[in-house]
Formats: sequence, C-alpha cells, structure tokens
Amino acid sequence: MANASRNDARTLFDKVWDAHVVSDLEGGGVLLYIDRHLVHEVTSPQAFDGLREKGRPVRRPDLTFATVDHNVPTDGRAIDESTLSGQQLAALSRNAQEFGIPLFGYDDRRQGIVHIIGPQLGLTLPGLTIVCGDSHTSTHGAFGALGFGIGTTEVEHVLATQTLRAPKRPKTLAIETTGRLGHGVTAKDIILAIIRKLGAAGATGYVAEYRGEAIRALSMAGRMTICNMSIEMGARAGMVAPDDITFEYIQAEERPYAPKGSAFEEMVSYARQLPSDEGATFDRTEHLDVGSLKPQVSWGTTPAMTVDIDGAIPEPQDAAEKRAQMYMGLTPGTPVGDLDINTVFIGSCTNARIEDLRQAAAVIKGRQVASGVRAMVVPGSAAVRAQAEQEGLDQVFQNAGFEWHRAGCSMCLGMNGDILRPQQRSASTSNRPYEGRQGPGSRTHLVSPLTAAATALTGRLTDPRSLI
Ligand SMILES: CC(C)[C@H](C(=O)O)[C@@H](O)C(=O)O
Ligand code: SF4
Repeated sequence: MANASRNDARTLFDKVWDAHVVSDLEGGGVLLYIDRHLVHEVTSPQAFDGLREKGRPVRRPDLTFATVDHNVPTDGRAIDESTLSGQQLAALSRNAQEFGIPLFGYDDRRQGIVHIIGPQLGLTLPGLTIVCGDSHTSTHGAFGALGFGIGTTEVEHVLATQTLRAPKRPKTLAIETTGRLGHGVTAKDIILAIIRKLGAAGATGYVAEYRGEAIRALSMAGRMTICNMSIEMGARAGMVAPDDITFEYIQAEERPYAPKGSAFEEMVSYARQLPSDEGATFDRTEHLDVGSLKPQVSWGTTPAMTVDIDGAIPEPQDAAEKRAQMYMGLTPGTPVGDLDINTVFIGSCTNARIEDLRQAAAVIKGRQVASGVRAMVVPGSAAVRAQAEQEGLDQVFQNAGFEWHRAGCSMCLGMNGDILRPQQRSASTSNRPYEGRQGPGSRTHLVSPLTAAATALTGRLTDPRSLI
C-alpha cells in the first residue's frame, strides 16, 4: 500500500496536465483542453485571418478575452492608424467584434498588459490551463495554473477548437527555496538569482515549480514576478502551489470574473488537492537559499548575465559574454554602482502591479530624481493606475520628477515608440535586456522596483538598502 501510494504521488504540474488531456495524438503527444485563451493585438491578426479564410467561428468566445497592450501609446499621444502599431490595434477591434470576443480596449478600465489583467479580473485560477500568444503567459502559473505561451498558428487552433496540440510532455523541475528575504530584497531578485544560476537556457524543456519557505512567504504579486520570468531560463511554464494567499487574492471584491459564493468554495476545495503530493518525484531539483541574497542587476544581454548590486562587471567567460560587454559598453572590473543611467523604467508584466508601485514610491517619497535622468512609471493596467492615483502615488512620483503614464507594455519592448536613444542606458523593471529591445542600440539593466527607484534618485545603479 505504501508503495502504491508513493507511485501514485503526482506533482502540481502532473495533476493540471493530466486533468486536461482530451486524447492522445497520433505520432505522440496529446490534445490538451484550454480553459482560458488570452489574446493581444500583436500575435492574433493572422490567426483571425486564418479563421476567416476557412469560414470557422471562435469555438468558445466566452473563454477568450482580448486586450490591447504592446502598441498602445502611454504618454497621451493619439493612436496613429497609418503605423503598424495603429493597424494592429484597429485589427483587434474589428476581429473582436466580428468573432464576438470581449475586448478590453484602449479606453476600457479593464485594459492593461495581458498578464496583469488576467489575474486582476479573476480570469486566472488554480488548476486552469491558460494560453496566450505571448511568452510571458508563464506569469499565470503563480496561481497553480498551467500557463504558457503559444505561437500564432496555435492561437488559430485554440480559437477554432479550444484545444492545443501538445507534442511533448514537459519534464518537471523543482526549485526549492530556503531562507527569508532580507530588507530591500524582493521576488525580482530571487528570480534573477535563479536565472543567473541556471542559465538563459537552463530550464529548457521543463515546467518549473517554485517551492519552499521563501516562495510561501511571497504575496501573489511576488509569485507572479517569479513565474513571469520562468521563460527567461527557457522553462515552458512556472508554477506555485495555491494556498490561502492565492485564495485571498482571488476573493478580493474587485475581480468580476472570479467565482463567488459556492462556486468559490468549490474552486478552493479543488485547488487544495493540487499541490504536489508528498513523495512526488521531479525530473530535476535545484536549490536556492535567499537568506543572504542581495539586490540583483543584469549587466549583459540575457537575464542570466547578472551580478549582485555591489558586484562588478565580470571577466567575459565566452564569446557571448564578450559581445554582450561590447554592446553594453562595459569593461570588466567596473563596479556596477559606477554605471550612469539615462532612463529608469518602472513597468512591464514583471513589475508593474500596485505592490511594485507602492514599493518604488516608498523609496522616492519626498526625494528628487537626479538631474538629467528620465524616470517613468507605466502602470501594468488601467486599474493599477486608478488604484495608484487613489492612493496618491501618482503625486509622489510626479513630485519627485517621474513621468506618470497610461497602462501598456511601453518601454519593455518599445513597440509603441517609448524607446531609448542609441547607447542610452536604462535601469528597467522588465524581463529582457536583449540587444535593441528598448530601441536600437539601447542598453538595459534589469532590476527590482526598489533598485529602479533608488537608481532614479542617484543616476547610478544603486543599492536600495542604502535608502530605505
Ligand atoms: C510580442 C510578443 C510575441 C512577445 C512575447 O511573446 O513575449 C512580447 O510580449 C515580449 O515580451 O517580447
Ligand atoms: S510587458 Fe513586456 S514582457 Fe510583458 S507582455 Fe508586454 S512586451 Fe512582453
């Protein structure tokens, strides 16, 4: 009996995956049922065109939700329909209307970055499969959902069938954390440290489950920050087992799509079965003690090229690191704290929730942005923006010299025209410091909202622990 129960032990991932298998595919793999399909304007136009050509409707418009995020202007500029950005926005409006899908458009108070609004509206729930034509769909795993990005061809398949062909079952990776975060060190620093340790492709083929006391102690915002960046080490998805913190978040009054009353109770009792069973085996296990963790900052062109905030640019270990240092304009041995920053960007689906804005505001309150530094806050959703304004955070930021923007992806990838000039250096709360991502020639350093705020005040990459 003991043996039998040990063999039956399953991980969180196994349970969610197994519960969604519709059938086996010929030649291997399975057909997976999809509970939520989130759609944005960049990866959906060809998918809708495909449906139109074949004369197919959207199978479950009630499980499909669209928003505009990547291309929306955040600085008050009008949408210009002569640009590719404007055309993608217009196409999504037309497609949503034609196919009967709810769209949280530019002026809707539910609008925002797709991975911020799913949880916020109560669409993201434990045990669901959630897909979107966007790699950071891993964010939703913070709820014990299986969320992952899909390509545009798959977007069309999910629109048409509400299922996804999954040729390969991912392997499982346990990331065991111990210790308690020190003052001024955050979830962003945990995930940067994990990626630094495992490498930018270190979790390819795996679904990561973040476990242990350091994860259990995090708010949902922190857990989302961590799951969000799972893809930055190649993981197919990241997950955290649901617990009371999860249920409290879902129960908050302002989540229109969350289950209520007995439906909520049912959801909770289902979710309580989901955590990995004792004795469940993972294909691989990694460990991180966060007790001595310092704020992290990326120096290179992948999130794995990261050091402690009080560290220095390392000697390049390979051609990729050498190239990254050339691109970033860095010499080995330079203390990170000596690097001058032109722009501070607080935003993105990694770190633009109300908790992130509150943390940053607490650092800058009553202080001033260093002269010559452009500092901007781009809330992750219209609702985050409204909440921040209700709390007076917009005033705190603006009094300090920050720009206060509308919600969207903005300078995370610069599709909407919010970009750096060539060779300008940013401290950014986003998730990818790739070449050219924040504009041609842009140099991005990934940091937490606390570190971004401290950096805005000094104009140099700054340890927030010196200011709080
Ligand atoms: C535009 C979209 C396909 C892309 C992604 O998939 O991640 C973007 O959101 C990003 O962060 O680079
Ligand atoms: S905020 Fe950045 S990472 Fe997130 S969806 Fe938008 S572009 Fe992608």
